[in-house]
Amino acid sequence: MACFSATQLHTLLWTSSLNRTSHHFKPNYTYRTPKFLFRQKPLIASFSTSDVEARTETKDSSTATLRELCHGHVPEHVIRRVEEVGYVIPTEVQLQALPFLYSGRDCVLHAQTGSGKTLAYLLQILSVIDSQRSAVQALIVVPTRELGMQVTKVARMLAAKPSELESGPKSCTVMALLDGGMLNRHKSWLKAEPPTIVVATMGSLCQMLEKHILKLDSCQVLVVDEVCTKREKNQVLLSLLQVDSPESAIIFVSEQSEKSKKAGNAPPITLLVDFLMSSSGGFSNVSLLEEDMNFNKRAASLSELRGGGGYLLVATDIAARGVDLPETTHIYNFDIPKDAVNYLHRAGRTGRKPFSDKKCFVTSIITVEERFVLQRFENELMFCCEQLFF
Ligand SMILES: Nc1ncnc2c1ncn2[C@@H]1O[C@H](COP(=O)(O)OP(=O)(O)OP(=O)(O)O)[C@@H](O)[C@H]1O
Repeated sequence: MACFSATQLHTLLWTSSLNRTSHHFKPNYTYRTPKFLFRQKPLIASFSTSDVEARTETKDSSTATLRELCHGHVPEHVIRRVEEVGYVIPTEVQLQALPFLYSGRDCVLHAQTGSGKTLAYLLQILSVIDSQRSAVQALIVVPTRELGMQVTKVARMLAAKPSELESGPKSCTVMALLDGGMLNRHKSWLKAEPPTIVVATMGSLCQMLEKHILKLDSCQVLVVDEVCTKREKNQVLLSLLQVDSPESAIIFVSEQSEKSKKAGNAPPITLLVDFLMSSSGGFSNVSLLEEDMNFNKRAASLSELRGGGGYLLVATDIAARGVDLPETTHIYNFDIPKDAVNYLHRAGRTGRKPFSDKKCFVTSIITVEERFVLQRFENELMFCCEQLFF
């Protein structure tokens, strides 16, 4: 999407949340306790000269209400609506972020899932848009249709007039431009009377932009909701390895897709190995096991691992079945497995010493969208993950 430079925009906002869940696989099911909260530095330095990370962990226990925070920024009827739907006291991220957001600075909101980031950025949008104007003034880009529907629902709820206010200013309109939707209807809507806020997935957004149906000349706020980049995952993995210091670990990465192969991209597994070896974590001896290695190379790699000492093996699902490396204490699902059976096979690469009392861990690094996938595995396999940090 090359239609913006940050200077054209009032505010550029990125939100992200990342979950890491972990569970004891064997020999017992006591869970490890959260160790630390991961916080990502802003990723948008090249976009903006005034990036701010909204910190979510603070000792300051301010008692400001949402009304006090929004006063002078958000129209009174919106504040009343916010209170009417039950938002009175700000959450921590709202308390921290709103003053920055109202100042018009670009911002990265990085906070735990469910901490109230959506309301924070919607309030900022409602503080700058002019609901009397029929033009797209705020664009929220979401990764999935489901998240888009949720955000649209909240935006429409806040945009509605408070019940005691029948007349008064026109409410702003919110369009959900989501993959799988009826784009023809949206085309007529956009042409006839553009909405004030558009919530869009990337595919639908690009279509509308390419056809010049969606115009963003009046757009003041761009929100990129749920940014979870590969780089962020890499950093989380690095932090985990540094904190856990596993004696011997296997990191599972998904296989490269045919599409990515055809596009000539480097395999994800190679990229991760390169990242680990070039990182400051001191992982100079990372082994690799994947389909594309011939049989002899694979056998050599495995016998080297069995040879003694600790190891850090980065592997695709080829290592999930039949590979017996009894020293493995930690499994990391860098990419979530395809299904519960694969999860089980991966997890089963650890806890393979019948009489050992060493604790073994299976840790999955997942995005918010993947939480329900993991939940499915939990239900199917009857185990319970603990969320460790975000
Ligand atoms: N100030 C508030 N007071 C009461 N409830 C709130 C407040 N802010 C948000 N909520 C509620 O908290 C829940 C989570 O909020 P929200 O979806 O905005 O979190 P989020 O940080 O955007 O989560 P995710 O990262 O999963 O998208 C919602 O049910 C929302 O209605």
